[in-house]
Amino acid sequence: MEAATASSLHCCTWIFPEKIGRRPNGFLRFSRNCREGRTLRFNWRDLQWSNASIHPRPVSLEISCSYNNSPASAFESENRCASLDEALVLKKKAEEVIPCLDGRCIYLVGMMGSGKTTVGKMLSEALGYSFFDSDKLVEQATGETSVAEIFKNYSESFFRDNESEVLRKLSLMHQLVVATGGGAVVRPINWKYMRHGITVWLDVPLEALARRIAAVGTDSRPLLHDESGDAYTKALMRLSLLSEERGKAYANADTRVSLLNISAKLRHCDVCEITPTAIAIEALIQIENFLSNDGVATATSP
Ligand SMILES: Nc1ncnc2c1ncn2[C@@H]1O[C@H](COP(=O)(O)OP(=O)(O)O)[C@@H](O)[C@H]1O
Ligand SMILES: O=C(O)C1=C[C@@H](OP(=O)(O)O)[C@@H](O)[C@H](O)C1
Repeated sequence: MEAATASSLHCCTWIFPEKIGRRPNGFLRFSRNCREGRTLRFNWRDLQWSNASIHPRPVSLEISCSYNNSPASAFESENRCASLDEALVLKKKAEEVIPCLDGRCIYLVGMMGSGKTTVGKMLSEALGYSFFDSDKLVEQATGETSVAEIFKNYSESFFRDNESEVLRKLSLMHQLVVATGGGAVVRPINWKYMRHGITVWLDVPLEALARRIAAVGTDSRPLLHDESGDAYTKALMRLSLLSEERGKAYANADTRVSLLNISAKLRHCDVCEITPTAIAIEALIQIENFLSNDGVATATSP
C-alpha cells in the first residue's frame, strides 16, 4: 500500500538559509511516497551548519505524516537541537586555542548573572583546564556558607579583601578557568593579578540579566537583595546602577563577548536564545583573535 506522506520540516533557524529559503511561517513542506513499513530517513549530515560559520544554528526538526489525507500518528518525530553539534564545535575550537593559550588562565568577568560560572565550567571542560569560582573560594577561606553570609556577618570590604587574596593565589597557577565575582573588576589590584592570564568580559544586556536573576531569586546576591518591588524590577534597577559604576572597569578586559553581537551573528531575535555553549565558543574565538593580535585588547564597548 502506498502511503502519501506529507512531512513537515520545521526549523527554528535555518541552517542553509541561502539554499532552503526562509518561509514566513518557518515551515518547509514536502511530500514523498514511501511504502508502508519503510522508514523515511533524512541524512542529518545534510543539515549541518555551513562551514562559513563557526556557530551552528539551533535547529529543531519535527517530522509527521498523514495517510489518505487523514492525520496519522507521527511515525518519527525527533527534536534534535544543535546542542550536540555545538558541543563538537566547542571541543574543536578549544583544541585549536589550547596551543596558543600556552597554559595561561582565563578569567571571566562580568555582571552578576552574566553566566561566568555556567560558561566557565564549559570552557574548562573543553580546554581540559580546572575550574574555580572565586566566590566559592572566598566562602571556603572565610569558613562561611555563602557570600550573603559574609556580607551579613562581616562587610563588603571584608569580602573584597578576601576576594583579592583569592585572585592573588590563583594568579600563581596555570591552566585554570576562573569565574570571578561581578565586583572583582573594581579593585585595580585585582587587574594586576588577572593580567597573568586572559580576561574575558561577558557582556549581557541588563534586561536579560535581570530576567535570569529574577528566575533564581536574589537571596544569594546580597547587592541585589532589596525588600521592595518584584524580583525583576528590583534586579534591573540595581543592575543598572552597578553597570553605570562598573561599565568602564569591565571594558578593561582583554576580550569582550557581547551577547548582542552573537545574537546578530546567529540571527536570533532575543539574546535569551543563545546557549551557554554558543557563548563559550564565542569566548574562544575572541581569545584566539586577541592572541593572534599579539595580545592587543579588543574589549571596547560598541
Ligand atoms: N546563556 C544563558 N542562557 C540562559 N540562562 C543562563 C545562561 N547562562 C547562565 N544562565 C543562568 O543564569 C543564572 C546565572 O548564571 P551564572 O553562571 O551563575 O552567572 P554568574 O556566575 O555570572 O553570576 C543561572 O541560573 C544560569 O543557569
Ligand atoms: O557584583 C558583585 O559585586 C558581586 C557579585 C557576586 O558574584 P557573581 O557575579 O558570581 O554573582 C558576588 O561576588 C557578590 O555577591 C558581589
